[in-house]
Amino acid sequence: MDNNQTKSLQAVIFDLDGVITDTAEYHYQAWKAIAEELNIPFTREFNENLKGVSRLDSLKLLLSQTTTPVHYSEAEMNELAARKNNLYVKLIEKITPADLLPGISGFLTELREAGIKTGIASASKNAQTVLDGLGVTSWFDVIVDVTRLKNNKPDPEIFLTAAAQLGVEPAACIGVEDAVSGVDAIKAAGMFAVAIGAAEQFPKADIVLPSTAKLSLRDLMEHFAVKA
Ligand SMILES: O=P(O)(O)OC[C@H]1O[C@@H](O)[C@H](O)[C@@H](O)[C@@H]1O
Ligand SMILES: [Mg+2]
Repeated sequence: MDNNQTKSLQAVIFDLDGVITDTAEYHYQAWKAIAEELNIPFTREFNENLKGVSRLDSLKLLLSQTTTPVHYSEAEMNELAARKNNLYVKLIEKITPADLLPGISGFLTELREAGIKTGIASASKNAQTVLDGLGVTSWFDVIVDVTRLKNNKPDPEIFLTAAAQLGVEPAACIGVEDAVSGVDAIKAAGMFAVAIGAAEQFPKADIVLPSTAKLSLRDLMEHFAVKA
């Protein structure tokens, strides 16, 4: 590997849900249960809009799908959001290291061996529980505390905070995401964006990979060097 390329990339900042582990599926299942209770149609296609979006904003999007609008007070909204979270927390109780998505363990090992810093930029208040279940907390140099942030993705604040805490310039970072709002946040932060999913979903990403199994430091370095 070329030395200049190694120098130009200094950090990789990961989303958590749907990138490190498949908790995006658990968020889907929990929201689906709430939607069914409220008689609101809820498809996997619509669920794509909720990825990366905060709990309360996800609920607002879900409620906007109803054909017969109902007014919910703030207390009722908070209660619905708490119910969704209780369902989600039950699902993540069972997470073990076997739930790491394919290729993640090897990719993080490659990054550490290359001296590239790593961070987590997750919108989830449950991020620490998930990372602990996976047994990977110590693999990351920084885990951004979402409760201290003012703005949600697609605002770049979470990725800029991760870069600042890692002590690297945004232009020297790659961000990895499975959500459109997350890719928008990475690009707004001035970083190189790797999306995981279907190419047509992510027109703004610098690279789209069909699966985390395709994450390779050597390949990313080449693409990163071209863009830098
Ligand atoms: O409700 P939590 O666990 O705080 O998570 C907030 C958001 O976290 C993001 O990582 C997920 O993609 C969203 O689906 C979720 O709504
Ligand atoms: Mg995600």
